[in-house]
Amino acid sequence: MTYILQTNHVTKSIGKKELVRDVNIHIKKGEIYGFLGPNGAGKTTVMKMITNLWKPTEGEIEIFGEKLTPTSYGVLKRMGSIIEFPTFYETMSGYDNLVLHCEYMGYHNPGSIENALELLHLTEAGSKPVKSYSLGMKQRLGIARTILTKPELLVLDEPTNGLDPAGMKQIRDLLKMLCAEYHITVMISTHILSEIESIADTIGVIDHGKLVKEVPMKEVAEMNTSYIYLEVNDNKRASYVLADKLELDNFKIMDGHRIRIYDSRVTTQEITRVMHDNGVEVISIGKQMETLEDYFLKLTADGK
Ligand SMILES: Nc1ncnc2c1ncn2[C@@H]1O[C@H](COP(=O)(O)OP(=O)(O)OP(=O)(O)O)[C@@H](O)[C@H]1O
Repeated sequence: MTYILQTNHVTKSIGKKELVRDVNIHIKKGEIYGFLGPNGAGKTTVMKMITNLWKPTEGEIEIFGEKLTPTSYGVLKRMGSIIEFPTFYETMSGYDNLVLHCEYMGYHNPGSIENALELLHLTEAGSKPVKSYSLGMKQRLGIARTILTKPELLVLDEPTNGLDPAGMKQIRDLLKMLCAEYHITVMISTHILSEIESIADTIGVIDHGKLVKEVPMKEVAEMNTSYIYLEVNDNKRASYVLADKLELDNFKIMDGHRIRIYDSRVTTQEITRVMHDNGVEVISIGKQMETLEDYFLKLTADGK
């Protein structure tokens, strides 16, 4: 399998501090890769190395089949990125900022600025100075700037920061459209699962500087299993009842007095009855789906 972007055993240290360690990312052409991790996990660090802002301390990065070096200008021209917050000339209009970017990139394509502004719903605002923009508008202008030169790969570091739910949805729809119509590959980082759940083809989970898992979304969706949650007054006795009286082995004791039972053969009524018969008080019981959120939390908890 060849990848459009691949990091091979990438480590970054600053002074004595190791920011990320042995990161191996694999991104296929045309996919949306969700780069997921809690604050401080190392997402920006990895993306800074991918966009050549930082050099890895160890390991190497391959993009479009080429090894990234400090002079990989050809590779960088084929990419668009937003790392942390996009910055602009605040007194200039949004439109003029984009003109400047095109000049800087040596890119001339009539209508492309108007087109990008329209896609990000900034046509009217385009003539106004950037200093009058809200945070969300600046984020959208940042995305307009990255797609302006028709890049093959977009690297977006938390691009929905500061956007309201409607703004987030606009960005999701736009990214989906870019992938479907222009076969652009997108790497997008976030610490909010629901932002990428519906659009990502693959997710890479990073925690404490380590890539904990790379997994196709399809697989995660299949892993979404249902379970029975059970809250009781006596955890120990309840697990004895589950194991010895109901002969179940696929259950997990959570924190407090809660238990999850992953077994479709047993009903909530039966559990309630047997618990009662054995002197365990059932406080609450019901059926639940294990969500992507649960899956993600489990991964980051195990990765520590
Ligand atoms: N220039 C730096 N010097 C030293 N440590 C740094 C530097 N930049 C980031 N770090 C540390 O490296 C770790 C990873 O930070 P990074 O910004 O990559 O995480 P992140 O996943 O992008 O988090 P966030 O979502 O909060 O931006 C953090 O502990 C951070 O404090």
